[in-house]
Amino acid sequence: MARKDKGTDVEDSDSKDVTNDSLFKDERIRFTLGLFLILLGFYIFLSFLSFLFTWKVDQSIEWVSIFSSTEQKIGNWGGKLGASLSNQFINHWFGITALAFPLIFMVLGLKLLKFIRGRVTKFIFKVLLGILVGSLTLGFLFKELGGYLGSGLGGAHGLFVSEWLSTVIGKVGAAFLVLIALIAYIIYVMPKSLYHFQSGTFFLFSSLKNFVVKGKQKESQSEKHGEDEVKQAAAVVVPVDISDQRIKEKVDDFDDTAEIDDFDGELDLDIKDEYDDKETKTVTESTIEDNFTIERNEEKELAISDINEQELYDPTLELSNYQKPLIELLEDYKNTESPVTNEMLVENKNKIVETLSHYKIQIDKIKATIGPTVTLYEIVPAPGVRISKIKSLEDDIALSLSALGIRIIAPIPGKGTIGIEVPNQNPEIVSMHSIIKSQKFQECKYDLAIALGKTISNEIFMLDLTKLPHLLVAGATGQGKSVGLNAIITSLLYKKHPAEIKFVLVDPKMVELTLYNKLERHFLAKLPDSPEAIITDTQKVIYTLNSLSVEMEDRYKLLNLAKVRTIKEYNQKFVARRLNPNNGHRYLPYIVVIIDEFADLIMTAGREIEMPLGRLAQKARAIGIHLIIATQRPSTNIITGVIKANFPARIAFRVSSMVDSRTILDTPGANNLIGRGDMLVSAGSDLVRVQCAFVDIPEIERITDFIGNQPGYPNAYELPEYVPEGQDGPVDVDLRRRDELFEDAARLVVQTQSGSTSLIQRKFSIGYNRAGRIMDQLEAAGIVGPADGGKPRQVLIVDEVSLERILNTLSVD
Ligand SMILES: Nc1ncnc2c1ncn2[C@@H]1O[C@H](COP(=O)(O)OP(=O)(O)OP(=O)(O)O)[C@@H](O)[C@H]1O
Repeated sequence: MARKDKGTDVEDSDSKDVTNDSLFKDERIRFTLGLFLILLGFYIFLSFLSFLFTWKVDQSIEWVSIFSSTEQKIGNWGGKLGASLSNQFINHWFGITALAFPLIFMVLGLKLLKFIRGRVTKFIFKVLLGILVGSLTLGFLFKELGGYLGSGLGGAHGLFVSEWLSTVIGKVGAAFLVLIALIAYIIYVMPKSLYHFQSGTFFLFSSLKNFVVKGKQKESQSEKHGEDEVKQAAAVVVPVDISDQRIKEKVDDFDDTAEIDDFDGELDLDIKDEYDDKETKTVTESTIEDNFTIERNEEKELAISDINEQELYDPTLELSNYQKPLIELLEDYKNTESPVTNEMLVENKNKIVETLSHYKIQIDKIKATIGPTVTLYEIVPAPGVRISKIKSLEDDIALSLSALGIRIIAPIPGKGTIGIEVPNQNPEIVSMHSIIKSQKFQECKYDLAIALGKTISNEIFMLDLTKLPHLLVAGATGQGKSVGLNAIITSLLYKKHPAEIKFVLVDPKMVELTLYNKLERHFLAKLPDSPEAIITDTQKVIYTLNSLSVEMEDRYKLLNLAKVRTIKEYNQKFVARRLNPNNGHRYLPYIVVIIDEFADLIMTAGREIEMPLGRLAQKARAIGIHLIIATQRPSTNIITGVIKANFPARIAFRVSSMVDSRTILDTPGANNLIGRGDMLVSAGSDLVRVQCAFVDIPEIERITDFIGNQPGYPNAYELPEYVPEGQDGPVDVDLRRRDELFEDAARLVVQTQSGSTSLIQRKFSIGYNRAGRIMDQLEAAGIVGPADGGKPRQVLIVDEVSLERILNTLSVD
């Protein structure tokens, strides 16, 4: 306690402390009292338990004279005292919830015996509150229950309070109040349950909303039915000029989307708070010696309410109810100790000064900046001292500080100072929770924001994947690569809607990325007809990379058609309804390809992997395909010239040799990292040391469950079919094995006179590839003409009568 003045307050509380201390410092007293409390707890518990069976027998007891009379027969296992206590606590007070009461004595006893460390007051408070809320709930639900235990399961307290509430606010009001009290108590005791309640409520409301939307749609559909018939008749009699965009936009179902969009707009409230304070960092600087200052930076967090209430970004029609993962799904790893003490800082500083003075290097000033895992000592050398001289002493300084992972930066880019990074005694865990919760992340407007962790000055380090545009991740085994990949995926999942991004996940080891299987119908892309969304087989990887090349070419064609240069401009135009889906246009999600254990692939398939990968890496930037490859073998035969040339952004976790560090980063340094997520990030001209954000497997499981349990698309995002060389040529269509939607599709095409694959895709909610196959069958049946780039095909049949004749002939065959 701080002693501010000599007032009696201070003396009193001090003397109290002394009494308490001396009483409980005596081991004999602690032990005896501890044991006594534990046994007392057991005794009360057994008495209460026995009351559940013996209460009837003991009902005849004269409670007033119970202790004086010798004649009364007692059924309770705890004798007269037990019977009396049980009657008071269970019958007169709290019902069966009183059984939790003895826990308090046991915990206090265990604390005195030092089996429990830390404070127990919060626990006791929770138990007492639980007894009250439990008794009220049971009293409300079960009433007297035929006089069981005297006053029912909730005891006289539960019964009385619930009845009183019912008379004051009615039965319904009382039910709501009891429910709220129960939920509030559960959330208080188990904060993680909040997200179950939130998702439960969310699903309840969204189902309700869907129900209402469907009702509305049905109504409007029956109204529109008549209109549609007129439209269709017009289409048959007077073939629609499909080059006229205005008419087509009326014919296709864009109007339906507008209706549901409007409905959404009414329901979703924009309740995001404005932040008064735009500062994202708090910096405290203290000077503890004349020429030695210490800087501690803390990233500002947003209040939970600010984050969860954010409106959904660009909700799409199909998954307009999708909810991004909640922040509570992530663990908030609390760091209790300071990463490095002031004494240690001064000690290290003295050692640095001393070592340098041995070499006659004088120092003007030193500043220590404490990061989560390392502290940067920034040295301003005295005038005339050459920086190269200090650099050459790297090994000596490292030896004198006898710490693993000393890295010397001479000079610090952009400054005339020298940096020495020394690992902290108690490295902090940078939780993904703290990153996602930060104002910087929440307000970040990058197109593909990946949050990697915190820099040495505790700043959140984020990159925009679209700018990199690809990323190479390397590091020896067990140094944090997988956690790093998970952090990247997590940050994208917390920012993006399933309509905006798709992942292609390649995991030859079949362990790390399989967790994301549950996201198949929301966030994953895969080859058509492939059973698994996570790719583990080398041959499939080759197919997938080639299929991505086809997707890339398709996207380039679409961009050309739309006369734009980037996916962003393209999507903006599409969202503004300036690109017609009947011309093959579609909203283009970003595709992020993540390849774990790249070395295994290169070793088994070599150029077959390297070629399509190189091609993708060179060209895919503008059309939104981004590659992230990870390897634990950073040798030159894995990270080849082609790879290096196309992956300018690189992350190095700790590696075992300077050669490996050079292979990844073109510079030493990664060999001096300390592991466990300590990394060097090279993006552009900078090399930044970052402590990677930590996200554990259970957290990923919670996130994937949360997303996977929400309604998704019917299938994963389908990549184009890839036909290996030598197997291509004219597509052989067997009209005896027609798609079951063939006839419906034929009618649609003839009625609308539009040979558009995407029209079929949308009308029947099927994948692009299946729609493409149906179109090939329609071509083989002579209903539409051959493919003509991205444009719709010519429809060769002008009326339904002729079509029905063709369909009849086909079904006879
Ligand atoms: N950012 C981090 N913060 C704290 N601890 C970490 C961090 N990253 C990794 N670790 C610790 O290191 C262990 C190994 O990390 P990880 O599984 O990511 O290594 P890896 O490089 O992928 O290994 P491998 O190549 O063998 O799969 C983790 O289980 C965790 O205990």
